[in-house]
Amino acid sequence: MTEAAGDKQMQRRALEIANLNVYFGEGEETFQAVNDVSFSVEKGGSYGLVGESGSGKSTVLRAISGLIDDWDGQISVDGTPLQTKRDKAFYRKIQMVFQDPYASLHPRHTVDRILSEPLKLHGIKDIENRVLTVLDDVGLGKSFRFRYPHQLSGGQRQRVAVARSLMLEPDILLLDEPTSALDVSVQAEILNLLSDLRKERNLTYLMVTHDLAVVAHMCDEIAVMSHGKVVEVMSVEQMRNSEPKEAYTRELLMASKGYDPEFFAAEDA
Ligand SMILES: Nc1ncnc2c1ncn2[C@@H]1O[C@H](COP(=O)(O)OP(=O)(O)OP(=O)(O)O)[C@@H](O)[C@H]1O
Repeated sequence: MTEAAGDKQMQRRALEIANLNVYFGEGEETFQAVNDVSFSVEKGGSYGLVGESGSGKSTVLRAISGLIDDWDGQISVDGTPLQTKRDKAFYRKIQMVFQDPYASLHPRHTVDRILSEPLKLHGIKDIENRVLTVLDDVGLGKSFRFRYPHQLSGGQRQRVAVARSLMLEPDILLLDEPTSALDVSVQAEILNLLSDLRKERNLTYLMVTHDLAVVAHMCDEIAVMSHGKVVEVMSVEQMRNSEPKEAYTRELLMASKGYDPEFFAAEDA
């Protein structure tokens, strides 16, 4: 590839992970949870990290978001390699939505305070207007502004968590099993909200899930993880057509609840 073509490719990548290793513990107790992981996410794309429990999916997201310091390799955002310490500008580009909205929202803070805080930290004015706009954007409306988390349903809490992630108008959302703590009946609502927001705001998603029906619905491409490594990268099209190369991916597909190629195809309808 010529240098110019290489540069162009880099410009299209919102996120590039190369040879990422992540460690927990020290000395003889060190455990390597992520081992030589590489993948990249196109601008405006939606990328899924899938794999069994403990395969290292969440650890990849946490290393990217700065919640884990002990990593090496390269993490580049918009072609710029990250330093170990994230600066304020980083959090205006990338935000994370956690699995459990019960744990991720402060129980004694109102929705207004939860949504205002990132703006205050970044010295952004026009707070009331932005809070009201984002409440509308996530389908809650202004009547929710002064409620506390315990006065909300699980789905409404996750809408608040999504709203908080949007306050700084980031380009990239890291989504860690954003629907798995929710009642099945509201999971689809939150996934549809996330799909709509991606289109409206031209967001890039990196989503962790163990649910292949979710990636079939939400993602363009997936990386399959096992024991801290990426064992296969494939398009969702290939997954739907049941064309995995690796035995592990085949097993994962077969084990996935409700696995049926027609079911995946129907998700798109
Ligand atoms: N803070 C920690 N200290 C030590 N080990 C950890 C820590 N967090 C995660 N691990 C280990 O790292 C490995 C990967 O965990 P991770 O949470 O990334 O897996 P996962 O694929 O996201 O699984 P799940 O779907 O169950 O969340 C696991 O073996 C886990 O026990």
